[in-house]
Amino acid sequence: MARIEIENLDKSFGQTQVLREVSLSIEAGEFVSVLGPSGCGKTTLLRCLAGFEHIDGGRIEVGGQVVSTPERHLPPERRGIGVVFQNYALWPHMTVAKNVAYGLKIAGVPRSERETRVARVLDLVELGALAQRRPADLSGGQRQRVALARCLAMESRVVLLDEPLANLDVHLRSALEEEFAAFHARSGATMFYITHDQAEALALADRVAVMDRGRIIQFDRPEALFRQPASETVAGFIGEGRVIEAEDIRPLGDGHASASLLGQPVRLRCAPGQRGQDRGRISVHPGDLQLLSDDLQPGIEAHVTRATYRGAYLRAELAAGPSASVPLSINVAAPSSLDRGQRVRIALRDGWVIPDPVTPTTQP
Ligand SMILES: Nc1ncnc2c1ncn2[C@@H]1O[C@H](COP(=O)(O)OP(=O)(O)OP(=O)(O)O)[C@@H](O)[C@H]1O
Repeated sequence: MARIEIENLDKSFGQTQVLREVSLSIEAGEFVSVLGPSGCGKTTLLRCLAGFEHIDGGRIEVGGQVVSTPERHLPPERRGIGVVFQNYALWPHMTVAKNVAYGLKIAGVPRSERETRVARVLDLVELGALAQRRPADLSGGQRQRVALARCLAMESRVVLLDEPLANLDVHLRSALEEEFAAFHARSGATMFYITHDQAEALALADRVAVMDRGRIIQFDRPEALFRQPASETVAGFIGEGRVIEAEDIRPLGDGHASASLLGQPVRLRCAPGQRGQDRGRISVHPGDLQLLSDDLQPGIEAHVTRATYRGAYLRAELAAGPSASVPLSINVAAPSSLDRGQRVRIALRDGWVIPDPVTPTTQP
């Protein structure tokens, strides 16, 4: 395992700047996901770290060794980094065992040790029985496990994964999520996992770096991204969050603030440095809202614009406020029914005041 330090990394292709002042400090043995929309620069960041791209500015250190600056570039094979690609990058003409052994052979590991290591790692990923098959005769999940076995065999101190589950069906995805977690526990490797699927990122990672247009906009624990998003972009991106406007936000000094939402008094969480605001943006998740059954309780008036059956609960989209201009989502425990057009009253049980840019954001 090895610590990764990325400092002020810049990368352009021609006139297009793809990475802008990217800085990340990743602990040795940490599992970090990089999450962001298509085209935001995730793969480019991974390729810079792996050594497949030269960088234009900043520096990258792995395990205390400088591996990239604009003047210095350590080639990929000397970085001690394993990479698992979306398309597995297996040699089609080689058997599973030979695919796993190939890197060891290039590294000059003697044949007998190679064979012992390959047999051990194939057993670990439960592919021992398929050692003599070729990749074409394996399922997508089995191919992914061959790619992981290769990293285990090389004893990579850092493993980079580029959307490794993107081509797989939903059952295999959850089985392989467990596989990655087990691999991480077994190997102790520092993991750098790129995805545009937030559920995957939040489930697997110790910390998640959220990227947008070439920048890291928040690097935090999954629950902090969910509960204390540092910006509207993160709030709207994570956990089906809605960003809505509240009025008369007054910090109470205990990590909470009083505010008014659509004319109703509400209590919100806020950052320690939050200032009072006449108007501000807040982050609300479906689980933060409650349907009121009692007409006597004060609540926010809304009507249902859409209701979707989700198994254990019903998801309803609501329109609230004057001229039904505030969209909200709520989860209602099944069995219950809500129909389109139905009028409801709701209460806000939790919400987060999104810090304005001058308010310090939370970091672990
Ligand atoms: N070799 C290249 N030459 C020119 N432009 C490139 C090159 N590689 C990537 N880009 C551009 O850089 C931007 C970031 O691409 P990148 O593949 O890093 O994004 P991404 O976040 O991984 O996207 P996706 O999730 O779709 O894979 C895109 O606009 C892409 O077109």
